[in-house]
Amino acid sequence: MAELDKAQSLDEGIVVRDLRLAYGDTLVQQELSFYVPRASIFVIMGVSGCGKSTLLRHMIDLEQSDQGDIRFDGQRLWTRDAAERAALQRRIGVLFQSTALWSSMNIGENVGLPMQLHTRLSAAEIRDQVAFKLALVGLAGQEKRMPSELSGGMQKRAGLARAIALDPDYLFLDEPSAGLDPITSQRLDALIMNLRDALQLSVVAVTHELPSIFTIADDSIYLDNESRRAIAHGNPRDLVRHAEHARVRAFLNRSSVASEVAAGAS
Ligand SMILES: Nc1ncnc2c1ncn2[C@@H]1O[C@H](COP(=O)(O)OP(=O)(O)OP(=O)(O)O)[C@@H](O)[C@H]1O
Repeated sequence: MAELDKAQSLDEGIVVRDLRLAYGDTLVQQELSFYVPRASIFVIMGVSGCGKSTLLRHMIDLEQSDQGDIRFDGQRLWTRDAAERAALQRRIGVLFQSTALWSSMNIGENVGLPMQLHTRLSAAEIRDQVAFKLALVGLAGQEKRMPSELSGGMQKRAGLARAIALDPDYLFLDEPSAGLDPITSQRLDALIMNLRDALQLSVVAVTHELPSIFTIADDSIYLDNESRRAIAHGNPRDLVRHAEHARVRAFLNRSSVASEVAAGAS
């Protein structure tokens, strides 16, 4: 694929090449190849059980495949020694669906924890960095609040502040807007796009929320449950009208939002 060859020569962003995902003998997906440039958002789509989370878990190095290759800025994820691999992992920020905030720590401590564990910053420098990261996600001055005191949308923002605590180059989002009302979800989408631009992040998001997909995705892939392959790749606004496979069009056409997009309203 020409796009992938260009990506490899540029040595920037994330390149996935010929990746096979399986649990034992059970094939989940095969022949996955795509490229996520810097300062862009890539959405992984597909029906429940098609392998979206499995792909995400491989990309953040929680699982490893024996076939295929993932590169971050030209560096192979799975052939590095332990120290290099750990250094690469520190350039990856993750927002899990549950947000994974520590309930016994306040928001400031949650965001500061990765800095305490992985940097030599002083307590004062960490305080400044925490304040800066919270301001970036619209939670300025909320350091002392406990996670349980925050709304769902604010918890996601706090989770994002922690995901960017170590100034990552790559940000992974697992169902970021799940469980949020439409207005809160829209605000979170706007924040994700702001972070992409302000921090020049390569963002990879798993989501099946159509309004989010159409809003945030610069590019996407559709993982097919039946053929166990990606059967569509492109901007969802193009795919909703022009995808070759009916299953992809049906997935993207299941709501009034999609009808508006298909009709050209944006
Ligand atoms: N740890 C595991 N061991 C064995 N099989 C698994 C494991 N995790 C997931 N699977 C299976 O792999 C397939 C893909 O699961 P995965 O969770 O990646 O799908 P998904 O697209 O993220 O689904 P959802 O949208 O429901 O979260 C499913 O058939 C699932 O049952």
